[in-house]
Amino acid sequence: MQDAYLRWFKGKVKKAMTHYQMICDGDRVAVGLSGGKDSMALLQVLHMIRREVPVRYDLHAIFINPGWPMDVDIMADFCRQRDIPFTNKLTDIGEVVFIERQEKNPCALCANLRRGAINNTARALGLNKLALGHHLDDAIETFMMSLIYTGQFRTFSPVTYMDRSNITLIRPLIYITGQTVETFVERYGLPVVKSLCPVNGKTKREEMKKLVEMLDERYPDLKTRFLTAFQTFDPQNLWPPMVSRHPARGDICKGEGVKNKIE
Ligand SMILES: Nc1ncnc2c1ncn2[C@@H]1O[C@H](COP(=O)(O)OP(=O)(O)OP(=O)(O)O)[C@@H](O)[C@H]1O
Repeated sequence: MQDAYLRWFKGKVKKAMTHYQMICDGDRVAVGLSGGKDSMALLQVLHMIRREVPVRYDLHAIFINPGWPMDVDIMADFCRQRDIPFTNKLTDIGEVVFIERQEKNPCALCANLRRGAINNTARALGLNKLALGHHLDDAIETFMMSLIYTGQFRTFSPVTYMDRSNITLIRPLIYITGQTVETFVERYGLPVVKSLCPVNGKTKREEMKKLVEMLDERYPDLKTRFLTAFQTFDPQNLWPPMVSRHPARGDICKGEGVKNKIE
């Protein structure tokens, strides 16, 4: 018999998949596998619910190997035990980012190169969807980083079609918090591969993670509120676009140029 926690966890994933129509019948889904807990949990849950949803889909795990030492066998075994094809794509991303370019802020470049490599690999394998292990905390942290560092209200979407590669990116863990993913991983004894990335844990995102956790402790349910805000955002509740940046004489204060509905 399945325990209630597992049913609840799978229910959240199924809900996100249904709400944003992430997977359709016959899809061939690449799963970006980093060896970390989020993507290991993602692969496990997508594998588990295959038999429970009304659509048939294939899974294929892809690891973009940055070239620094990592225990790839753990990922390969994990996939083999579940009969899921696994591609270990060896790249020189580590060398380009840390030796050739000696980037001061290497995460953006690394993520960019990885994105290109995973899209190309998925396309070459004939896969049409790409699932990533981003969860609700990641969406909130991205939102806060955009706001604090660039003054924009933005975060990533649960589903994004990428026309250059003709692949649709999906994020089935988007309704789940990082803590919930961690519990799932511990409870079901999923293996996690240690990342030997030289900047692991020292990024701006880590700083943002701490800020969100602090706010969440102070204001319980904050993460649920963020989720509701992402789902129901209405631009009418913000300022309207500026009519003109360089007003000519007589344009100011007619009181009619800009109308913001108040109801
Ligand atoms: N080297 C990689 N190869 C394939 N996919 C990757 C790789 N690194 C990251 N991804 C994918 O991108 C997602 C987000 O990556 P990020 O670097 O933010 O990792 P994370 O949030 O720590 O997740 P994880 O716990 O899975 O490492 C991962 O969950 C995974 O699906």
